[in-house]
Amino acid sequence: MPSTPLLELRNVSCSVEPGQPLFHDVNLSVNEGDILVLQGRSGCGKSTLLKCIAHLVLHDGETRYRGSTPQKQGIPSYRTRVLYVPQRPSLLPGTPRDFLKSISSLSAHKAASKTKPEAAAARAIERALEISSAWAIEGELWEREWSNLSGGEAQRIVLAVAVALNTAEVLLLDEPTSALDAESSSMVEKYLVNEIHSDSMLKALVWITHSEEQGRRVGTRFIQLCAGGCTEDPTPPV
Ligand SMILES: Nc1ncnc2c1ncn2[C@@H]1O[C@H](COP(=O)(O)OP(=O)(O)OP(=O)(O)O)[C@@H](O)[C@H]1O
Repeated sequence: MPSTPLLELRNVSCSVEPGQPLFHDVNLSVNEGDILVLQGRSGCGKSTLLKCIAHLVLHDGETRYRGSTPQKQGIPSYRTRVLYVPQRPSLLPGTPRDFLKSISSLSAHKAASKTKPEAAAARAIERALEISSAWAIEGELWEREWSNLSGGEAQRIVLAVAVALNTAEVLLLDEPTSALDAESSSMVEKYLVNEIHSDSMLKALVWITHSEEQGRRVGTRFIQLCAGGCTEDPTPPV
């Protein structure tokens, strides 16, 4: 008997304006070990699709995570398991360290974890510093106001937060290296690909990129989104 997919989308449709569907009837399964590269023309709805999967925008259709609906699991808990990582942080107050501390305590609480929120926060901060230092982010940047970080620094820190929380089985990555130079991009790509095969929580990635080269480097499956839904290419687009 085939095993239950990690994540399954059934007839997911979304309209940003009433009566004007951006895309409709997206059907997709994500399995452990998958790195799904999501591509399509600018404005076709890739970010919106990731937000539908994370239950951040209203949509039609059904999402199943390990066979059950996010509603059954509880949406806040589901969002810690299937985590949307934005391309850049919206205007956040304070420093990345403050942010990680509050979000990790909250995640421990929402995930109904047995770990005490303070212990979860301390572990997440330690891990985030380790990850970000592998991406050439110095520790002192965690103490700097978000508004005083460069686009590339903020992008790597947001990504390090998502990985360090270690609650997600699926990360929904919205152009995660769009603000990075080739060398920094390569460090992030290698780390994320390795993470899927490590003993961490992370089991799969859905990765939006406009770079076909990057898609070929990281992807194991290749999805094209268009108004009519999505199609899977058997090989990376050339
Ligand atoms: N809240 C909103 N209200 C109105 N229109 C929206 C809203 N959010 C997104 N859109 C529109 O929906 C369309 C799809 O946006 P989305 O960001 O999902 O596209 P995308 O494929 O990720 O684009 P890109 O590749 O340029 O990042 C765009 O035309 C965008 O302007």
